[in-house]
Amino acid sequence: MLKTVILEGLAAFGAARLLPHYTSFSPYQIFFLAFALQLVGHFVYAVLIYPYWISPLRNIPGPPGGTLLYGHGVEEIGKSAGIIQHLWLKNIKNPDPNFFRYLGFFGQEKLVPISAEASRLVLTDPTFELPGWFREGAKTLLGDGLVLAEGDAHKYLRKRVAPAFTPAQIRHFIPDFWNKCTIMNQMITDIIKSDKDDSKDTTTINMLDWTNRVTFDMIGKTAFGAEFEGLPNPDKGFYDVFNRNYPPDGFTHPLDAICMNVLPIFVPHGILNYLPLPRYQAQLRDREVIRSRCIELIRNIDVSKIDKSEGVNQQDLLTVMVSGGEIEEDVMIENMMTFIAAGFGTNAASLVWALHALATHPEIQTRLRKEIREKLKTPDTPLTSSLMDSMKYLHCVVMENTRLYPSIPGSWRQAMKSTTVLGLQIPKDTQFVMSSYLANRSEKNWGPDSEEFNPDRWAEATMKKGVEHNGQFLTYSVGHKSCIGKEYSLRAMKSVIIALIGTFEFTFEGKKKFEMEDLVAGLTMRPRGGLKCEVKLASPWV
Ligand code: HEM
Repeated sequence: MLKTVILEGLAAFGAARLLPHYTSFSPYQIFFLAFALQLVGHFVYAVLIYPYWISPLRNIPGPPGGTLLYGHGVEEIGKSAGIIQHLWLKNIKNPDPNFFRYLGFFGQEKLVPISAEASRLVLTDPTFELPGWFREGAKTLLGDGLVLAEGDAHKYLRKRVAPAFTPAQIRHFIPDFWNKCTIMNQMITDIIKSDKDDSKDTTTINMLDWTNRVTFDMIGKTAFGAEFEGLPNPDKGFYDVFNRNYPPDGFTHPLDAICMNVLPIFVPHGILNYLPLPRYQAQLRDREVIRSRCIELIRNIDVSKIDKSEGVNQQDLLTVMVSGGEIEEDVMIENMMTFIAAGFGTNAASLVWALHALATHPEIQTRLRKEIREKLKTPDTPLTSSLMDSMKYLHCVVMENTRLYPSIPGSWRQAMKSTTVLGLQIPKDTQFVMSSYLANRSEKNWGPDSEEFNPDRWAEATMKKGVEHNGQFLTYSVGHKSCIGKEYSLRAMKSVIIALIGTFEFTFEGKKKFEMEDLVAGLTMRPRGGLKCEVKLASPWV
């Protein structure tokens, strides 16, 4: 574009100088005319010609509807990425087996992998990276850490961060997880006991509030060795910072909703952050609050007290990273921000879906409680990794929940150069929407009951090997950018479910299946307003 503009300028001045008898326009007028014509030409080509007549992707079927100028762009606004694509696929008459294509604003082509193989190939090929617009926008609160890193920077970071996420290290955190669960259980028990409403034998509790607070405190303890105090002090301090940036109802003020859901589509964050928009300015201030807290925690570590002997698991992720050396302080700060943001909202959302599934499938809840109580003899028994691993049905419930309700239902990729996937020519810059929601609910991947909550499909005897890596199950993604916190996440969620289902009985009187409009727009799939469950103490443990 810049080259063409320079050429236009030179041509305009040349024409006015060399051919003065043929034009009465000044060089500036010729230049602006040429520039305007170029813009119109570019627009007509990009929006009306290329996607329909020239693109190698033009024959791939896509969802019906959309408009000439905006494609399906307007329908996407304010919706969780990944979910709407799953709904669209149902309306495509003769879909290609591997991809469907749709257009976004002004002719932008987007591909959605359908088959497990297509998903796996895109996710495991470093040609496809997170798009720049996403990396720029997400780093404010997510931290400019491992999640957003690509290429060599990613390889370098992943290698240095990996020791903090070994299975042995994560098993070491179970007492900390359990401790937070015990505090949560006591607080919920107190609420139930102090409920004076005699008209029903249950207490209505918004469980998203509790799953958020408990997972927040877990990440504080296990990532930093710190007390984040989400459970005892949710209204002040650190928890509040996250609560106002990931509000349970989404951004309800129209200006905030426009700022978060619409403007980023057209205006880069690098510019938005400098505009006097209260939502963006608040986000920047909160970023500083989170950063300062991370700096304080990092500088508080007494390196001389770290036991660096081989095989010794540290008390928290930060100490593991510090003891490994070689990571500059700023990189460490951004990564610790990443661990907080990536590591608690995802787990909290997933847990709330698990409670919904269990509350609406009482027979599964009862079977799970039976297993928990058989293995953990009393609620005061310390939870260990071997006890947790002995709960086979719990594992099935957790896996089935993360399959049906992946808390990150979609993510993005962009082709950094022209390439081919499964014989399809992919032009440079093509955008991909990777939908774990779609893959995880695909009938082809999971059979005719793919949309049902059926934990038994994960039973060791029947589960096909490899589903967690071959593109059929994408909750934690696959390949070099897959979730490094998967083991952490599964163990943390299991601890909370053991605590809650072991002690309480949950029912839910709202919808059995949530519609698109019941979900909060954003990266993490959450029910709007949280999940108000009916809770009571289950029959005595022993
Ligand atoms: C239910 C819980 C979780 C889900 C569904 C989840 C999902 C994901 C997904 C889908 C990705 C890949 C994103 C992409 O490439 O576009 C990812 C990456 C990542 N997750 Fe998780 N995650 C969860 C919990 C956690 C936890 C607990 C932590 C840390 C304590 C964590 C840390 C990370 C990090 C650091 C990455 C980037 C990995 C890399 O690029 O090398 N996640 N996660």
